[in-house]
Amino acid sequence: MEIRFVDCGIRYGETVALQPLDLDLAERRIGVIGLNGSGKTTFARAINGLVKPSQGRVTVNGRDTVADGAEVLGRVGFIFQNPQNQLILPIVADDIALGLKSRGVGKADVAARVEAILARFGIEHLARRRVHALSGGETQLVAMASVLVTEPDILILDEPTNQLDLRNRKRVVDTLAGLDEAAIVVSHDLSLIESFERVLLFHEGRLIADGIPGDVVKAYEAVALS
Ligand SMILES: Nc1ncnc2c1ncn2[C@@H]1O[C@H](COP(=O)(O)OP(=O)(O)OP(=O)(O)O)[C@@H](O)[C@H]1O
Repeated sequence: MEIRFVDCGIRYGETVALQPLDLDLAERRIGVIGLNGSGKTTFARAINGLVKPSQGRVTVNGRDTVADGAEVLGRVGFIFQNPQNQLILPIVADDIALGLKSRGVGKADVAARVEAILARFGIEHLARRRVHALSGGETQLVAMASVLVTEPDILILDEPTNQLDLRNRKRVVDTLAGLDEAAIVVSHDLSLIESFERVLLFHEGRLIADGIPGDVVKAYEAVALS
């Protein structure tokens, strides 16, 4: 996988959320850290084209997130900070099946793949449950399952352990560790990213540190606690 930011800057009206940035990403596990409002989610959303550059461009495996937007969206799975917003159908199994059906996967194959992903997450018991009656942690796991079932090349997770108890946090950590897909993880959970190959630190819309977890976490502590 190759993600490239070329002079990419992002503004929301008057607010500069991301200062113009040149960056190449190719590692399998990348963490994104920084204070609230530092631009992490904006950066992550720019990778799958949910947020368009105000200047410059972003490409994923050579595809432009604006010109080839549909293709990029299909290859980059995004799990939102508030995952209940991405669950659309009332029943868990139907929701997980939706992405496969919309890609034209046959009925028997859909059923088998939904069953397999539920088993992989240890949430078979949730299959017939109503999405809006799930706990926060269960919702997180169902949202991850519903994205992973479509087998994206790259997965972006925005604060995936935010609402989880220790057991479900471990499930997410183990799932992440076992993923073949490349993953970019936005998180305030610093122990989650400590084993990653590369960590990016944003501060006031600017990338101010980029390197191995130990060094970047130190830089984060320096700006956060000063
Ligand atoms: N849709 C929007 N419209 C206007 N301003 C926005 C919008 N989304 C984000 N912002 C602003 O852009 C800046 C960066 O926000 P962003 O959500 O990227 O930060 P973040 O680092 O992910 O924060 P958090 O850790 O709190 O989730 C903030 O000042 C925020 O208020």
